[in-house]
Amino acid sequence: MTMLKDPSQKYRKFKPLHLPNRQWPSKTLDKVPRWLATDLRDGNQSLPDPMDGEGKWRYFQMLVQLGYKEIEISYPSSGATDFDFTKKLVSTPGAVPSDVWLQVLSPCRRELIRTTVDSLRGAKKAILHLYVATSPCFQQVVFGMTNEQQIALAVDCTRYARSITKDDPNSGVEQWAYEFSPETFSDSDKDFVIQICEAVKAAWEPSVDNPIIFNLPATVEMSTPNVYADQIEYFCTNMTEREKICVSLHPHNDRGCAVAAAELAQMAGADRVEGTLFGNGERTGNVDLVTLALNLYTQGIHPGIDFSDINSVIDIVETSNKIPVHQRAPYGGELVCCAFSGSHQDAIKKGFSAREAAGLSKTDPWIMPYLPLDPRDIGRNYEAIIRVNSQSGKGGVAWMIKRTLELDLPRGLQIVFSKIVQKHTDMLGRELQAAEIKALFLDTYHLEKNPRFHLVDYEINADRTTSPAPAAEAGRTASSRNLRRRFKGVIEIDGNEYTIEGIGNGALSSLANALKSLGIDLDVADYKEHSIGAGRETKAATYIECTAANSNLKVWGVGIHQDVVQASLIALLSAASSFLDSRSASPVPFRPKKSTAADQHLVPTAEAGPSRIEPLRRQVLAENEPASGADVQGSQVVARLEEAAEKGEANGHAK
Ligand SMILES: CC(=O)SCCNC(=O)CCNC(=O)[C@H](O)C(C)(C)COP(=O)(O)OP(=O)(O)OC[C@H]1O[C@@H](n2cnc3c(N)ncnc32)[C@H](O)[C@@H]1OP(=O)(O)O
Ligand SMILES: CC(C)C(=O)C(=O)O
Repeated sequence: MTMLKDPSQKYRKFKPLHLPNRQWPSKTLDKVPRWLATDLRDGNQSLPDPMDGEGKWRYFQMLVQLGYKEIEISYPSSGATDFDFTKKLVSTPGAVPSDVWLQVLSPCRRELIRTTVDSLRGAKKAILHLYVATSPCFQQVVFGMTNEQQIALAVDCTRYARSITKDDPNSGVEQWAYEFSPETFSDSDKDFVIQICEAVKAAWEPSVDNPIIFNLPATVEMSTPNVYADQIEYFCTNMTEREKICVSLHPHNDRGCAVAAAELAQMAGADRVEGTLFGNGERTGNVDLVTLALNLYTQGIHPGIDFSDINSVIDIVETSNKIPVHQRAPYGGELVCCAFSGSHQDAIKKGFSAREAAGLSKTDPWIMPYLPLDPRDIGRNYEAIIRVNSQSGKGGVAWMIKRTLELDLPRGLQIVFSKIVQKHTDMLGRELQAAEIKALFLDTYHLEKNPRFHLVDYEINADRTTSPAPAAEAGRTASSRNLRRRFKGVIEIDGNEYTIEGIGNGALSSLANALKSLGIDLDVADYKEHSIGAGRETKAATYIECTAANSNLKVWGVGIHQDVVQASLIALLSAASSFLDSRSASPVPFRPKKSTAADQHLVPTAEAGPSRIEPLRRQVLAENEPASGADVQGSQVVARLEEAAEKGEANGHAK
């Protein structure tokens, strides 16, 4: 089987209406239409397994809660399921709010119209909807009828419908409305449509207070949306007694343009739209009411429908239709509020930071790269916005850490940690979940447990013994020299305790100095801190970037503690631990360097190892030195994840 080389014989170009004076292109969409949800009729009739009564009941209640006031509930003459459901709905007290219209569909067949009307006995507000296809194709292929015969059928059925509904005081329904659909409208001759609708209107005799609904379907979408809009404008401007008519749209999505068609056709004068949630319906579906409503909302117009808990709506829609809502479905799809790619994440993160910095609230203007709708307005949280895979960059990773740990990583650390994350995503070939990234961070920077270093005890005092300041400090006062600090403490490394001492300008540099005595020679190159939380629960987060002496090796350390000094010491030990681990997948046991002139404060309190750390460190550095001084942390977590990947440990993710 092949596609035709020249399809022009088989498929004829759609002939658009000639409407040179069209007005709709200069109109804007600024009012909410009357919505009709036909999920329980057009949507339901297209399902492989149509809903049972219970399913319809649940779906109907959802539509009511969302705010729909006109709901097409059934095709009662189709059989017991729809007939019984309709009867149950109208006879159950309180099941239908008094401002909700129940719509039912019937073909132009007297006996079926009778059954349809009977099913509604007990309803407060009911719309009887009749249809007959008016296109040449249907006239010839399906009915074998002329225009005149079709008009006669439509008029006869409308008169009959009228006699058993609004003209019958015993119909059992408080208020009747009537809808007529020239099915296949968009493929019909426009003047014939006007003719048949005028005849139906005359037969029904609508009023301004109770207008007749002319529903103009694109039963099969056949052309571009502007052509449909022209057809609607033509109908609106050529029908008499426009004030007694509600013009309704019923677009299908065969060409994927149903939403556009519905929007342009409203600009062309339509008052009402029939569709379904997430566009379920015959073939490619009906127009999607969620998209239409939220398109209005993102233009600052409340659609009158409440999608503030869209996940619950999706749950019911999916359960009822047994068809999943596509992950890319506008607004509602699982992936639409979510960015994986680095530059998108970066822009979104900056957008949120700017919002936060400006102190903007939920109701302030939404100016956000890549996100047309604030996910919180439809009940989505911000956690799901950014997800991390191999296409992600530092912005996304930093966002995750901010969301999960409340840590504002400095730019340098973002760059380093995102490379670690990247290694994992590349290696695993999949997205990393927020919890995994959080665990990776905690582990990489030894935040839950530093496996190698433990500060057993320490004190930091002003150092009174320091000799006079060197030449560079000659200008300083005596009191500033007294700011020098002496660190004295006991540190446990790989299970062995060492007493160390060091002097520096502050707590951090005195500990760094003390560590030198163990052969751990780190210069603090960058330091950042911020608070986490507020009040009594406030903690300090400290980030330190260290350079290993005489090498390009750079390591980051992170410390979190209620006490800001302790946070910085922990951060330095976090860096020191990573420095020792270097790139080796399995940690090399620590052996302290024997005391030298520079190590005058080293006082081992436990058995010292047989070899010195310095040669070992040199060896590790020589083997692992990154050309550009790149970070080498996270290797052990990589090893563990590799193991997990081999075992095939999979991860699901929440919506
Ligand atoms: C565009 C739409 O979505 S229209 C709604 C479509 N929905 C449904 O069809 C769901 C419910 N339908 C049904 O249960 C059945 O089709 C019924 C009960 C309506 C009719 O069943 P049957 O009598 O067995 O007829 P069947 O379905 O085989 O064929 C349809 C018949 O109705 C005719 N028909 C089709 N549309 C209409 C109409 N709008 N008005 C009058 N007759 C029509 C067809 O020409 C055909 O007539 P024929 O038997 O003389 O050839
Ligand atoms: C009955 C009509 C309105 C219909 O469902 C259609 O044309 O798609």
